[in-house]
Amino acid sequence: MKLFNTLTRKKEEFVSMVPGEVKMYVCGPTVYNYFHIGNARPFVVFDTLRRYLEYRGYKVIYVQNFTDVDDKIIKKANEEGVDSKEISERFIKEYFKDADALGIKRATVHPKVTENIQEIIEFIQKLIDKGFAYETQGDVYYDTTKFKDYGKLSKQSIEELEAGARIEVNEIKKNPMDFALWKKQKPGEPGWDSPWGKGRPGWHIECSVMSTKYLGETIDIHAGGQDLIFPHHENEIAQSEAYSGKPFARYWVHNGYITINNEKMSKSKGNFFTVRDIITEFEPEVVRFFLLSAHYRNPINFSRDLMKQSKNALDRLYNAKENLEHLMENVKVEKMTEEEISIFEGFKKYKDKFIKAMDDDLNTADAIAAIFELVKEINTKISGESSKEIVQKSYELLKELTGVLGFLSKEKELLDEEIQKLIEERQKARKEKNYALADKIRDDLRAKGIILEDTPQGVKWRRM
Ligand SMILES: Nc1ncnc2c1ncn2[C@@H]1O[C@H](COP(=O)(O)OP(=O)(O)OP(=O)(O)O)[C@@H](O)[C@H]1O
Ligand SMILES: [Zn+2]
Repeated sequence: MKLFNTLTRKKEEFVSMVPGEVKMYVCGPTVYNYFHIGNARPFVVFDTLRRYLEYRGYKVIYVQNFTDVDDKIIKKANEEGVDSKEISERFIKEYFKDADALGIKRATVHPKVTENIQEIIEFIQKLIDKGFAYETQGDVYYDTTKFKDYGKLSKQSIEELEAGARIEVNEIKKNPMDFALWKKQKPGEPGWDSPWGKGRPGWHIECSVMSTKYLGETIDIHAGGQDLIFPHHENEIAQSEAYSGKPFARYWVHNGYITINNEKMSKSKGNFFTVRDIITEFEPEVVRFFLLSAHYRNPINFSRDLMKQSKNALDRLYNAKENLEHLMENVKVEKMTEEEISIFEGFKKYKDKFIKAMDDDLNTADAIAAIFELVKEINTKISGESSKEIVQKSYELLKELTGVLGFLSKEKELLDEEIQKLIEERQKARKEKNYALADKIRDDLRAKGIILEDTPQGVKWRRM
């Protein structure tokens, strides 16, 4: 597979450090609000990269952090007159509700800053000991002039960066580009004991520390939105490479923006739609489809029209799936004919196309196009006359490819009478001592979210 590496500005063949295993870190949300569909883009895109790597046989160790110490969290906590922990814990819960709805798989680890303070302090201390950081008046800064590669990710020299930097009055830093690793506690702020007095970590240090702790000093892929290239990821490189003397991440992958009227959607500008709001109008999977409908490095301008187009496209996929499900129950012939064997070989062409698109820097737009070509073929070549085998195989192929993108996850809801009919079949199977069939019916129902309970009054059922 090829991935565009921001570090080299080239599409490069992806080769993992350890064969068959990928260590991947994605910068996670600052938890003080519901996330908007701009924020959702990296979560969905990199979840899809993970799913694709898994599909290709890799074991993926996936870390996505929660920034649960931050100015914006503190501000919100003070506005509400509560502890910052109350705010961050609340919005971590809300994050999972929306992320689950969007089909974003849980990371292997979701570490939080507040649970890694000791590790952060030790990391900073080592940077001080090695001469890359200095303490002044209870703050600790990273000395960017000591790191010779500073600017290598954003492709700017430190002179250029310094020329563009704002010079603030009362600056206690040695150099304009130096950034805070540790911030002295101010009134009304949370603080932890440290060798430099009570304070809290700066933003950038958390990712260096948590990435090292959970994935090691060098990782395969580090990902996030393109606004993180500078300064966040530049600073992460400076911290981690000064700390370990080793390359930090081998592939840096960044997604483009979701825009509104061609301006970046962002909380500070107020031009945003939260996922929580959008999913009152569109199914969560439509949002996911919308986010994957363009190549991840291109901007997408958000509009209701595009959302409607995504809805219609996704409906077509669901129709194809439901049509195959219906045929599976109703066709008469069991085995594939010779002709069908060659028809199915033809279908596999679209799987190759899908893989080729995904191998080309995760081109989900072309991968989706390949799925639609497959659906068109299925619709013309599969009918009530087909064999059960080819219907089944086509269904599995469709589910396989859409599953990589996280589509078609919704099972059709069973109607009450269908459930009742299956329960009667199960009772009959039990009477005939066909326990295998009875258990299968119960398990199938369970997979569709229907729970059976055997009670003295007979079998009762409920939806999960
Ligand atoms: N409009 C956008 N399009 C794509 N990605 C975005 C957009 N806005 C933020 N991101 C990404 O969302 C992720 C979550 O970041 P975070 O919670 O810190 O949001 P943020 O940068 O504070 O958002 P905002 O810019 O709205 O204030 C980051 O990877 C960030 O790059
Ligand atoms: Zn980060």
